[in-house]
Amino acid sequence: MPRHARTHSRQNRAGRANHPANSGAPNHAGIHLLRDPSVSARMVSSSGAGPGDLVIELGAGLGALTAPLAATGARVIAVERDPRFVAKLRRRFAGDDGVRVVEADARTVMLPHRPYRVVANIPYAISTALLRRLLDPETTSVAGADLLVEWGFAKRMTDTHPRDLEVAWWQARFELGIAGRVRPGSFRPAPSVDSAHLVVRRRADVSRAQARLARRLLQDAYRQPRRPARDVLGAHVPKKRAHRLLTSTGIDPPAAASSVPVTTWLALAGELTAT
Ligand SMILES: C[S@@+](CC[C@H](N)C(=O)[O-])C[C@H]1O[C@@H](n2cnc3c(N)ncnc32)[C@H](O)[C@@H]1O
Repeated sequence: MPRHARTHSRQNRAGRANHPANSGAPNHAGIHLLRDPSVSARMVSSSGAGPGDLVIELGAGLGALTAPLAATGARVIAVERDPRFVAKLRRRFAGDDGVRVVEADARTVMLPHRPYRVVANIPYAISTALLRRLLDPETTSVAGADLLVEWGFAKRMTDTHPRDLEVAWWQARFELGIAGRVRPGSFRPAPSVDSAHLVVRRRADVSRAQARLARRLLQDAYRQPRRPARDVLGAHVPKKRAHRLLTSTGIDPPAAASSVPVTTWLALAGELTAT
């Protein structure tokens, strides 16, 4: 056998042996399989999935979340990119009409047009890309998501004064909260940091007009964070009304725009667009 071919086949054998689909051995691809059934149970219960619901699971692995999701009676589409996991998932759920296993990349897979929920233990490296996809109100019908993400990432997503306008905008359209902290020992192999159960729910009561105005207010506030809040709001309503509205929400009108929480901008947009 040529030298390069021998090396290659040794690498392939090693790759197969190390793959968590086969051995559960440590890996460096962000594949931390859930081993604590109480975490899966909490996520599934929090999602509210039940008969008649459509649930998309992203990065299904060996099915630690797929199985309890299917047990709720919901229709589950389990998306998994790795063909070795896909083969195992297809064998495991062969007799279950409620589960469809799709081999695809979660970042590009077609998402349904009708309302659906997402439940996922996703690789940390693609958390932002997935949220960007799921929470873009123009392209998604997602009703809510229960995600396991890195603890620090969850803190940034739920900060009342997020650093990025994009996160502020997500918060205006969706409620984002942390349901619990998940220790490394709940996964195999254990990651080096804590994780969080991030809960995302669409704000059903936000009208299009309110969302549009909230977006403009947030854009202005993030572009000019030191500008007085009364001036940011005053660009849309007479100054006196801006002053009154801010005072009624507990904001000192000359305060910097950056000191106003996202939910207050949203409420102000609601006041101004209410019919
Ligand atoms: C953290 S593991 C979780 C597996 C399983 N959900 C669990 O909780 O045990 C992440 C899974 O996502 C898969 N994955 C990684 N990147 C992906 C992508 N871009 N699209 C779909 N699946 C992906 C990995 O192969 C792996 O199975």
